[in-house]
Amino acid sequence: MSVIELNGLQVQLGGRLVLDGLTGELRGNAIGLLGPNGAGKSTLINTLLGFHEPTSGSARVFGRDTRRERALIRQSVGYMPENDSFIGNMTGVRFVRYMAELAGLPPAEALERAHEALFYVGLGEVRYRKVSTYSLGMKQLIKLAQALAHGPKLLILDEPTNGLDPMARQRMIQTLQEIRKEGSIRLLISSHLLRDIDQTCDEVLILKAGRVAALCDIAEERRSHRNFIELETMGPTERFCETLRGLGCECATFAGGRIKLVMPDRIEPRDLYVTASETGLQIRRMNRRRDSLEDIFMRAMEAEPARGELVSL
Ligand SMILES: Nc1ncnc2c1ncn2[C@@H]1O[C@H](COP(=O)(O)OP(=O)(O)OP(=O)(O)O)[C@@H](O)[C@H]1O
Repeated sequence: MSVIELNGLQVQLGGRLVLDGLTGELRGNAIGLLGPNGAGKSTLINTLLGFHEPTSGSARVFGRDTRRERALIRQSVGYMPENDSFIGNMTGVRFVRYMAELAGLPPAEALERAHEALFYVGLGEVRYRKVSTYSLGMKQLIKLAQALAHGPKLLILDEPTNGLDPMARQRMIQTLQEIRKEGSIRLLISSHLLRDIDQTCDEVLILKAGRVAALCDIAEERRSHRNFIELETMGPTERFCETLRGLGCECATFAGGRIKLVMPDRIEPRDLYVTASETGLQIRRMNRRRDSLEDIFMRAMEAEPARGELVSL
């Protein structure tokens, strides 16, 4: 089932075209929204939530049009905004209950769900404290709790690890990983941090200057690049490559003793050293391919995305 569908989506703000013809279909359990500052990530989220009207084209969430079916979309979506917007005098539980009521739950159910959501994110013990006394990390967590309380089908998170120290960041990432694994809630996570997206998402939409720079299945990319290795060698490469091909590797040789390999899962780097020693080749350097999401991102940033089209990476 498609989570988000964009069809030539254009959004103009203050006389400026901020989203310029986005097209694509996102189906992942956890979708990353990446892009440099000003790329249009928050604008896209606000459009999905119905805060901005498309100037032309359309956006759909679970098949529902953001222009015409705004209320239905909001019922099924939990939103964790980037900026803090609390009523500081409320206790944690009162605030989350209030947000759940605004999302449509009756008061008694909202209260029950507020307790559950606060325990789930790890704020159970401080739920009767005023929100204004919470640390930055707790404030991020209560934003997550209020987004979860009404039982959404899609959780939209705008920069969820902003301002968190390494431990708090790791806890937030683990919670998002748990939500993904549990499987009943889809995630859309906006971030300018590749690492956050890499650790939590299986699909990514990369925006650049209001256009789609790339849309890809990270899990698939990871699988295909996992065992990509570059070697710098000295000595005869022919027998070495022949032996490796016999073991199921793809092997290409280049000038200066450079060899590129794609290895099947069962072959380990130490097997390369054994084969090299058996065939009289010296391996001087071995590089595993860089993080594939970083590769995808860098290529997307270098390419010039055409309006309404996807760049093939
Ligand atoms: N209300 C507005 N009126 C005019 N321009 C706007 C408005 N809101 C956003 N913009 C502009 O639209 C562009 C995209 O902004 P947006 O906040 O969507 O980017 P972003 O990718 O979320 O960036 P960041 O990572 O910095 O949060 C920016 O150049 C921004 O200045």
